[in-house]
Amino acid sequence: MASHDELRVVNDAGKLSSFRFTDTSLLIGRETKKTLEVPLKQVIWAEHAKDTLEVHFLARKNKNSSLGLVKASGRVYQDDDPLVDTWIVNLMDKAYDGRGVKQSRRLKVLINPHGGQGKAVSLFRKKVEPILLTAHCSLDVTYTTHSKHAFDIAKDLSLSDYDAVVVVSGDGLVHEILNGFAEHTHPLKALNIPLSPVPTGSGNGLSCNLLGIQDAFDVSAAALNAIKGRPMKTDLFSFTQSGTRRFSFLSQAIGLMADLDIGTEHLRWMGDTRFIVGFLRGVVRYTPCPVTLSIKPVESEKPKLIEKWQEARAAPISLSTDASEEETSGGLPPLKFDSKSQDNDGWIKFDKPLLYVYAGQGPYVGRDLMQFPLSLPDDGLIDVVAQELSSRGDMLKAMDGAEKGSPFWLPGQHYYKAQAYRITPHSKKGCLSIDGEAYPFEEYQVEVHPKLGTLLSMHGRYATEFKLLKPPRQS
Ligand SMILES: Nc1ncnc2c1ncn2[C@@H]1O[C@H](COP(=O)(O)OP(=O)(O)OP(=O)(O)O)[C@@H](O)[C@H]1O
Repeated sequence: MASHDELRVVNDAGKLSSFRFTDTSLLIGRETKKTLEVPLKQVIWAEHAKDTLEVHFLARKNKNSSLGLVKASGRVYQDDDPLVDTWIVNLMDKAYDGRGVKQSRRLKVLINPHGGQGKAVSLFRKKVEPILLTAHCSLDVTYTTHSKHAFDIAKDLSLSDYDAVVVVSGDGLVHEILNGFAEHTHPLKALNIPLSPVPTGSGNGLSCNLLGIQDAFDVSAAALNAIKGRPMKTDLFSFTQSGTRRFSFLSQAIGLMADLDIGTEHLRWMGDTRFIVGFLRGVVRYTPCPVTLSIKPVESEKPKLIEKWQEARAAPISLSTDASEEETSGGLPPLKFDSKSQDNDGWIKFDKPLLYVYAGQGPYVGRDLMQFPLSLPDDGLIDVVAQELSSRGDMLKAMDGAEKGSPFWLPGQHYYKAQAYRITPHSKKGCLSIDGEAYPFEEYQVEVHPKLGTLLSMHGRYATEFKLLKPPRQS
């Protein structure tokens, strides 16, 4: 007789297997093969129909492959049949409640058929939808038909109908949804609904940050995040331009780093390779970025920044709890530093010629560039990178190891943690990219709102570590 936490099952080929689980893994013992160990966080459903047990999970064929949906099943050994239903309840409790996650989430799904290389619809239908349905999630799917469609849907979303919004697109659609939420009649409640991206755009910075670099473009890993991710609070940024306030969640770029994004829209067919092509073109042109940068910094010395980041990363991960009715009942936080405010205390001006200014949060802005290696999702600060107009050689050197954050150590790269900053252009022509979307090349100001947004995360923090904690040796 098997123990209470073990079921014996006979598969179609007549081979006997055993199913059991620990606090962290499902273990499938097979007659002639090695025991299969699946992390419980990857178990998405189990059921018992007639005398058959089915367990569904995501697994990798080998350690470098992407996740795939797997069903392990078989006829339950007669003696064990009375145990099956309790066994399933216990497994599902551990796989879901054990993570503080409820089963069968109600998901609003927004799909941009035109993002990136135009594969969102087929990837959703072939890979994402089967996983979400296997996990018994209820899906309310909308294919966006035009720009600002997602904004309109988010603005009027019936909040109590959904546990999360799944965004099958690049960063651009996330930007629209957050701005729609900000204009919702209950903005704080709306911004408390977690977003879960599925990477099918050309810029998928948010997916890189949440899923980690190995899984950044794995839509199955993204589906798992929608099912099993936990709400993680994230800072959002007010972006104010010509008296209009919008919200940014990822980045604001001006100068070379904006040109390489906005200026390469026609190369969309290349996927994210277009950003590398744009970067090289920018280095060849080497056009100065004609702006004044003013910042309200809290820290700018690299060793101190690293020390604080290490302390924060070493702290236990705090799980976000459900926000109370009171916490989400008000309106948006007021602006502290609008451009007319007289608060000049602690502001500094960056006074060297600039090649670009890149500010934002989340280590990755794309899979090839860890631009903000010291970013934390909810430190209430924005990471501001000011790149001096140093030399083409330096910029080319920055490409080597850019995906690991090596540009952080470039001599001409200044890194600030700030509460706010302002950009004043001195020419009429140029590109400004907010979360990858084009905005007018005009004066703007950005300030941080701690923990205003909500994302789903399997890790409770950004997934990838910054490991280059010392400057590389000069050759
Ligand atoms: N059906 C549609 N037709 C055209 N544009 C759309 C449609 N749906 C959404 N958009 C626009 O697509 C842009 C966002 O695209 P998305 O987030 O999927 O990709 P991205 O990686 O940001 O950029 P890219 O579009 O370069 O792939 C937004 O500007 C949004 O308004």
